[in-house]
Amino acid sequence: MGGSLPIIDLSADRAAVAAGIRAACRDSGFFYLTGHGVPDELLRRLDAASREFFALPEDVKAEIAMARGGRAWRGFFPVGGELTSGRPDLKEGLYFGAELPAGDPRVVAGLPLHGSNLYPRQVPELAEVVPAYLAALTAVAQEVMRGVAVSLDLPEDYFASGYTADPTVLFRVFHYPPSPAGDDGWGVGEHTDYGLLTLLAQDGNGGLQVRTPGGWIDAPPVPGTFVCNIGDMLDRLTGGWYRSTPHRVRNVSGNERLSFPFFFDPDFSAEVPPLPGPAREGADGHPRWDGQDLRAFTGTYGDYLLGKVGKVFPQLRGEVL
Ligand SMILES: O=C(O)CCC(=O)C(=O)O
Ligand SMILES: [Fe+2]
Repeated sequence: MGGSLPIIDLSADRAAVAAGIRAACRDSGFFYLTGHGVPDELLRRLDAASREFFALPEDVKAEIAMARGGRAWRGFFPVGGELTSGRPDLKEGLYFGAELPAGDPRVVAGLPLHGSNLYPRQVPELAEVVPAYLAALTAVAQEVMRGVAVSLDLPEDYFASGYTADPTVLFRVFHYPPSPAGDDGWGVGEHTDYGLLTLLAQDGNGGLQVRTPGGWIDAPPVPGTFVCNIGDMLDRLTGGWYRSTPHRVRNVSGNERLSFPFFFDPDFSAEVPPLPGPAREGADGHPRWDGQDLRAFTGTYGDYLLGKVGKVFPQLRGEVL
């Protein structure tokens, strides 16, 4: 496995950022992001608090089990509790999202994935650091989307005014236990992400792999950067000119691994028809990795997302969908 992914400096001028994004998205759909301004200290606190949580006994972690989060789909899931492509992943995790008060009309209406977060009382630091992290990463993602807009010859606030005025923000903390000797290290099976952008922080162990046109390559941790990749909605919006790229996790480090994927997605109620403009004319229309034809999808981003998460958590499906 070889190859390497480009590094884009978000603090460079917009035209340079856009050119970097265009090249990366036309190539593998993955890049490293530097110059993002998120303090190391915030990540360090998030990492430490997360490790503290996962080291707790199972029954204590289960006090905030996802089933207790109801329709908001927040909280803890145990090892084997999440499937990719029908196979249980060797990971446990915490799910967070935008914090909505009980009186929010969407919560009152029982809209799935909307509500409040579940935090462990044993690690109060998480309730401090997660909201700060969500706010910081939302700002970074909006900035990356300005670069994406310019890369597609659109006005820089094209997405902010239409698609991400009230973005769907999902944040997960994953803990991958060491895989048994001789095992293939299956952490997360091959998949694409659902929304617009993913910003991933990972610890020093590596394990993320990306399926590029030339084959699988590693996306090892690069200190001070996030791994950024585009999701199905940018693929859909650009008619496949930008492709959401399959990736997976193989934790063969022999260590426990922590990762922090932050998903920045369109407004739940936004429709995502193909974009105007010249960008789409170069779309080659070659089939997607899983045979799904995103161009055939109609509906809101919420419809798309709920269809996906119901497959990942079959045991919760009946409860929230
Ligand atoms: O844990 C990782 O490094 C990546 C996880 C991932 O691809 C995902 O959650 O969509
Ligand atoms: Fe992913």
